[in-house]
Amino acid sequence: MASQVSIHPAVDGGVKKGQADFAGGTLVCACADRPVKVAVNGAVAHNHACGCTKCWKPEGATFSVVAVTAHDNITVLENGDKLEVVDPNALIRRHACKECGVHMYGPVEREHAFQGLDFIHPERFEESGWPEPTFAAFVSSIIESGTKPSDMDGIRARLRELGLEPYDCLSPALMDYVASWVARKSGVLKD
Ligand SMILES: N[C@@H](CCC(=O)N[C@@H](CS)C(=O)NCC(=O)O)C(=O)O
Ligand SMILES: [Zn+2]
Ligand SMILES: [Zn+2]
Repeated sequence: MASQVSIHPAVDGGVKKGQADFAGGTLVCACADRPVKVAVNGAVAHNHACGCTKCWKPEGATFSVVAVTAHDNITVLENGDKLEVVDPNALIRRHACKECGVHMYGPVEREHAFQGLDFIHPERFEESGWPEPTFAAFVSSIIESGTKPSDMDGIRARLRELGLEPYDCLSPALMDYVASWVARKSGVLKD
């Protein structure tokens, strides 16, 4: 049976389709006083639910909702002094608000298939219309933050019910993209 646990407040009532022409907006943290504001001037892609322990989730959610945009699209507009990098050694350099904890943007600066992209949480947009999540990644990782292994079948059933196909790493398309990048770099893949 499908589980009743909260996947994420943005999808628990059903996944709401975004607008194909969504071209960015302003991300705002959760502070009532001096909120951090970050402009995203461009398209947002690959939105998905992520079950890993590192991505920021709102209170009560089991998954984060996270997408990417080109790093060149990102501009800190207000209160950037409140930002700190959560883990400087991680691939994704997540910039979080020190006061409320919301992750505002996370650039990949290292040589990697995702270099030049920033991870963002579209639910923090002031605007509506951002592209809807289309799959769930790192699903087994929710066990690492306290979900009982015996609840996993129900949670995967709920994700499928919402149209968010569950994967325990990234989606096959993204895994192929990353592997192709590695194979090109080593010379195994020539095209
Ligand atoms: N099982 C681990 C998985 C962490 C993980 O690999 N997260 C993915 C999805 S966000 C990733 O790409 N991490 C890179 C990073 O955190 O910099 C956890 O839950 O902490
Ligand atoms: Zn804040
Ligand atoms: Zn994650």
